Amino acid sequence: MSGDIIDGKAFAERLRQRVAEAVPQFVETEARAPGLAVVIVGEDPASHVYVRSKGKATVAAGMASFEHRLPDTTSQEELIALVEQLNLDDAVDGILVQLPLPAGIDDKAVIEAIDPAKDVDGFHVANAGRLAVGEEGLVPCTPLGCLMLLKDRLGDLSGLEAVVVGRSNIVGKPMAQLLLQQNCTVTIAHSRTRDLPGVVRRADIVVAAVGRPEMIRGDWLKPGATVIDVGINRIAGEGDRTRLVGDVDFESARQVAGGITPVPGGVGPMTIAVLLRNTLVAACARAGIAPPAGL
Ligand SMILES: NC(=O)C1=CN([C@@H]2O[C@H](COP(=O)(O)OP(=O)(O)OC[C@H]3O[C@@H](n4cnc5c(N)ncnc54)[C@H](OP(=O)(O)O)[C@@H]3O)[C@@H](O)[C@H]2O)C=CC1
Ligand SMILES: Nc1nc(=O)c2c([nH]1)NC[C@@H]1CN(c3ccc(C(=O)N[C@@H](CCC(=O)O)C(=O)O)cc3)C=[N+]21
Ligand SMILES: [Mg+2]
Repeated sequence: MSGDIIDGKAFAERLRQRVAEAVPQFVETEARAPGLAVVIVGEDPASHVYVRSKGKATVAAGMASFEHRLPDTTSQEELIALVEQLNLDDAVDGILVQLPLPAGIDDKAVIEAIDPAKDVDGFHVANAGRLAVGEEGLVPCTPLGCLMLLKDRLGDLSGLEAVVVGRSNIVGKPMAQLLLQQNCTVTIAHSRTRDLPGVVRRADIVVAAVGRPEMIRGDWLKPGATVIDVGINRIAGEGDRTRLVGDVDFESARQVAGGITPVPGGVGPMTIAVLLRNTLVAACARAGIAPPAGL
């Protein structure tokens, strides 16, 4: 048996298309485009690549993109001052501060400075709390993108055994909350979990968000399981090239899985598409209008 590849890239393109189709209605009633501000501190080339592709996708969807590039000598106070200025800027509906931040800046202090209504990453404690208690709020892009792929593939998730490997505040925990909301039986595994292969083997749904290249192997999986690979790891490839791999050993896992997301082309593109979706949803909420249906 060889499982199907879940084409996150294609799904993300369709979601971006739906967002782009809904933007003109907002522009017509509000006489302005939804706006996303992305803040990047420091010179990390990979982070700059992501920020550029977010900016391009924002403009392609008909929204305004505001990019703020700050040197790695920026202090926490200066960064928070910029966030506060963006909070007050009516042209800005979404604020994303690219992580990780340079050493010496406290991620949490910066995230908590963002107006929760503009927190399109869904990282603010107010949005995390709303997700945990089942109130409406902005939901982190990567887990929401994973959920969209799972519902598209499996339909109703009620009663399924889901194992989330990883418990970060930005991926693992919100992923578990979303799956619980869908009536899955959710297990969260982490670095102290005993017998991780045995835990993963119970799962109908495996979400891998570990940051360890190709750690989860085919012989850990229940046959037919749906595998969502969040991992983005750059490892040595042929010669002096590098290549991108997930947290799942794709070749062995696809032999056993019912469906599996590839890396690249799986969850990564969904993250950016959901960011655009969240920006439009935030813009509608700030304008006091209903969000477009079907997003
Ligand atoms: N596709 C996308 O859009 C995105 C991809 N990513 C990628 O997803 C991955 C996870 O990201 P993130 O959540 O930020 O990572 P973190 O490093 O914040 O969290 C990793 C989690 O994995 C757990 N873990 C580490 N080693 C093991 C192990 N050997 N066995 C079991 N659990 C382990 C850690 O456990 P403990 O808590 O005990 O330390 C921790 O909970 C990374 O590869 C990252 O690049 C991230 C964001 C977006
Ligand atoms: N505040 C904040 N929010 C984030 O959402 C955030 C962040 N900081 N810091 C970094 C991580 C990582 N992340 C990715 C987004 C898209 C791809 C993506 O599109 N990947 C492509 C491949 C890209 C390539 O080739 O490098 C793919 O998987 O197909 C990957 C990773 C968002 N993050
Ligand atoms: Mg992290």
